[in-house]
Amino acid sequence: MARGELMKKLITSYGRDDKFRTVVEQIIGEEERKGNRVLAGSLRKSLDRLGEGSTQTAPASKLLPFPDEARDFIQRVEPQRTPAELHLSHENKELFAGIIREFRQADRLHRHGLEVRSKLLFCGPPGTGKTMCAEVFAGELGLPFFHVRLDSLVSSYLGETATNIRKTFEFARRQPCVLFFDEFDALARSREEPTETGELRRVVNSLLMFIEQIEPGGFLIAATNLAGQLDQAIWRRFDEVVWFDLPNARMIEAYLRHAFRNVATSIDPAIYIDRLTGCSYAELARITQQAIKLSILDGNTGVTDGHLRSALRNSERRRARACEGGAGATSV
Ligand SMILES: Nc1ncnc2c1ncn2[C@@H]1O[C@H](COP(=O)(O)OP(=O)(O)OP(=O)(O)O)[C@@H](O)[C@H]1O
Repeated sequence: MARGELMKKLITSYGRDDKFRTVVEQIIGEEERKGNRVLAGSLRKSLDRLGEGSTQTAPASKLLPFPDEARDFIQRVEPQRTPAELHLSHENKELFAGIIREFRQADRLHRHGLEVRSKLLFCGPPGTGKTMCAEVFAGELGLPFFHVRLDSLVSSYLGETATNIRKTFEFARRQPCVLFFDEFDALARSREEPTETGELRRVVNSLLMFIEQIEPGGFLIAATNLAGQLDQAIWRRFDEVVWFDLPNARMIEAYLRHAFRNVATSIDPAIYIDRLTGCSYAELARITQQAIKLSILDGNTGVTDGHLRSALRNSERRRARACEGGAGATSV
């Protein structure tokens, strides 16, 4: 959005805490997008400090506290990763660029009676970057990131769950943020459970109703490894579905080059592609970090084929034993 437009919005939001905060978040997002990370960081700090130690009635409140009852299942996470660290397919890069564009020009769309896509479902095997992507996405937009552990939310507070869900959604409506629901399939499972007729089913249905009705100030993102377990009633509540896949040959090679970009190495990534096919990004991360560690322990020799092969053997051993034990190959 043009700077002048933002300034106008900032001024007209005077005295309206939520609006003011949203506009400042947009300004921070603009600065981050332009690569002005230091300025963006300092603006964020100022925003977080607003009202601290002041006796005046500050026009903006600090980040809204989430409900006390929710602390056991919602955690605020400070995004640490950058887009450069996240490996995404070309298709997903385009998809996210489009969603970010809509968010940044939301007013323009609203003026035409159109909504931005703000409820996203991430599907894909473990370790393919669903959580990391949600975090990076929040960081890019300058929105606080909240991780909701859905299994805890749904199962541990029966009796109070409905209230907790309502409070969580009320929070997401007032506080522009990325609210990330992990293991969303837990919800589908509870819904399908044939023996479950009582409260749990009601709780799950009320959660779905909230998802349907909410117009979040930021984004609601749900992630699942088991897309097949979600029924149509769940799919249709999301504005967009994003698929995360295991890396293909090209992505494996690109990952290795990126992972070893800051270390001396003579490794040719291309020759490891076959052995690494079927690995998730999480496994690639573990293998490459292990290889780097071995090179340091050997006296900073640089990463050699020997280091990488040793890390690979260890990963294959772990995967084989986990498969025997019944764990999914990519979840180890
Ligand atoms: N696309 C990716 N690009 C770069 N690194 C990745 C990617 N996906 C995963 N990783 C690495 O693996 C780690 C775990 O990934 P993440 O938790 O995002 O996976 P996930 O898909 O959410 O898994 P789960 O379904 O088990 O929750 C990340 O912290 C990162 O180090």
